[in-house]
Amino acid sequence: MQKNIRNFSIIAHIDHGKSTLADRIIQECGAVADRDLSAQMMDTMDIEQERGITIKAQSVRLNYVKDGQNYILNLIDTPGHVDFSYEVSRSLASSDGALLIIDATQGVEAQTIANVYIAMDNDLEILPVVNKIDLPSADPDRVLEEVEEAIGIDCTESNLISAKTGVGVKALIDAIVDRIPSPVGDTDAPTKALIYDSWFDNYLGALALVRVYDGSIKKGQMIRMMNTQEEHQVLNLMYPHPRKPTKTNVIETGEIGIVILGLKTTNSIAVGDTITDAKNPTAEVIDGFEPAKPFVFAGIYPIETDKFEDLRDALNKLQLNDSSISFEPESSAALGSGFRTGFLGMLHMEVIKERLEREFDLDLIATAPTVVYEILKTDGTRITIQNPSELPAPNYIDTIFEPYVKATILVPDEFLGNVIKLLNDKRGNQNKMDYIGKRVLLDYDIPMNEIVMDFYDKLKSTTKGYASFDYEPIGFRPGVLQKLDIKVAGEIVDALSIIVPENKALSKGREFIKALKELIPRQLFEVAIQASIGNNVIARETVKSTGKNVTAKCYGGDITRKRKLLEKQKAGKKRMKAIGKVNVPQEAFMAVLKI
Ligand SMILES: Nc1nc2c(ncn2[C@@H]2O[C@H](COP(=O)(O)OP(=O)(O)OP(=O)(O)O)[C@@H](O)[C@H]2O)c(=O)[nH]1
Repeated sequence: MQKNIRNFSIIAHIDHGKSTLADRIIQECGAVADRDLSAQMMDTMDIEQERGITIKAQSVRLNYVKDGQNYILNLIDTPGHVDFSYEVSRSLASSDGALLIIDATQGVEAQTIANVYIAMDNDLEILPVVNKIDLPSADPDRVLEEVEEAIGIDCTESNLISAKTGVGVKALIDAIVDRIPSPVGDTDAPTKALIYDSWFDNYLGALALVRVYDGSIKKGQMIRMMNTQEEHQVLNLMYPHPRKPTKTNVIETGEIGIVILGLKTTNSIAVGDTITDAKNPTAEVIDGFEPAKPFVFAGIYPIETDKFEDLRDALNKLQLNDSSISFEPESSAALGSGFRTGFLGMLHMEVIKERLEREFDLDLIATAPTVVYEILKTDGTRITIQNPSELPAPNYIDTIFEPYVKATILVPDEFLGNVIKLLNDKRGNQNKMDYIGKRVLLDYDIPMNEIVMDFYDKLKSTTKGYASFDYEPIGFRPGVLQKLDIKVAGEIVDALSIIVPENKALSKGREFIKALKELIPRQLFEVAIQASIGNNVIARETVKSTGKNVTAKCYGGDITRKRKLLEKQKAGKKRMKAIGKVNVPQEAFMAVLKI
């Protein structure tokens, strides 16, 4: 029954305890036998378990009894890291309410604020929940004050819990039932459902996770995807559960469920599309959400050149699981054939590269990451480039536009000076500065290029880990920029070119080749590393030669030692790419992040 359904997401800053709370709620609802309980049940990917972070939003359908009535709770656990905020927006687009979790020892952080705004945009009922009250340093009153002050949410009705010990969790579930509205929707209207996630299952094929807004989806029904106009028959339906999804014959108005169409590719299943009945279609599509836009681009190349098609296949499969990546073939003079791949941020890039290598057994090189630039050419045309090596020659360029973000930073006031210095260094412009208790909330516009790479690490180290940070793109602005090329042994390595502010070109060039010098191993000959702007070499370093074969040291009979050394060399080579005669390791391509 529709009035007994509650659809809600859990949102929070990273590490404030979403996944732990999700586990607790699942346990409280008895959806997993106690002997099958394990920590972080909703984080099903190996990488999520190892890194202790949520990457993909996960849904689960639960049953709960309150005052003799049966309720269905559809819970969506969302990721906290800024790279994955797209997952948050689509989870919230299919919810009626959100639990806003705040760590009782930390208080409001940058992503707390960012995620609340997404929830407010979706008109959701927001329940403030203070977590980790079991910790001695917990200060729930101060935290609630901060929520009221920084976000303007009324906290008179809030829940204090410990997701770890379970204190307050039952009361919280009761509050979910009492305060989150049941879904509205017309059961008699034609089918209208939003696809809010999709992924690929080796046995079942492409799957769509949907929220039904009107009517229902039935097994055997012919449905139509309203964007692509494709029609398919529903083979099976399931309710989501991280371990054991259960089969059903129908997904009713207000419910969420998994639709199985027996498709071998997910091309037909576009996240954000509306599903309707093929014979009796609804008039309007659901105003879903924007498709994810990659911010960071890098070339991904197989180390063994004959693995290009394997890489294409792997990217296709991964895209079914993560619609936010984009890729197209590119070739590099230095690296051969690969794919220019778009990511939501650096963490996303790391995760995707790791998944490609692990799940598809590939050895890959990723080139220096870059943002997208827009170029107004002297002939009046505009182009967009995802690779610095595509930048036209200076005499064809009128203006280069670079993407900017609005950055939100929360920092204890004792570190304010350090943070402002860092932001100035990163070409930031201050919009606003507010005090929340003893902390300062900063609002800055900054070139995206300056912050997507290593800003977070620098921010953390300059504030002893106390600052938190979130950003959202705000469009393109003109910049005074130019391309910096790197030559290794006299050859330009296109995969190492970067775009830099003109007034920083010299210092960046020097730092870059210094970093490269440390990373490119000694070869049998001397290797010159040069930074150049156009035809002008602006800095130079030399990697001295080893002068001899490394194994030559192991003269005589020490065969095992010799073999070990050779094996070590071979393993080292796996992550190297031969550029001309020079072996360049993966780290060198990431050296740009260090400058
Ligand atoms: N003491 C205490 N620790 C908790 C509590 N809830 C969560 N934690 C711990 O806090 C850490 C982060 O918890 P997670 O549940 O992974 O946090 P998250 O918000 O899901 O993190 P992301 O998904 O990466 O954004 C873990 O080490 C948990 O064990 C609590 O109530 N008390």
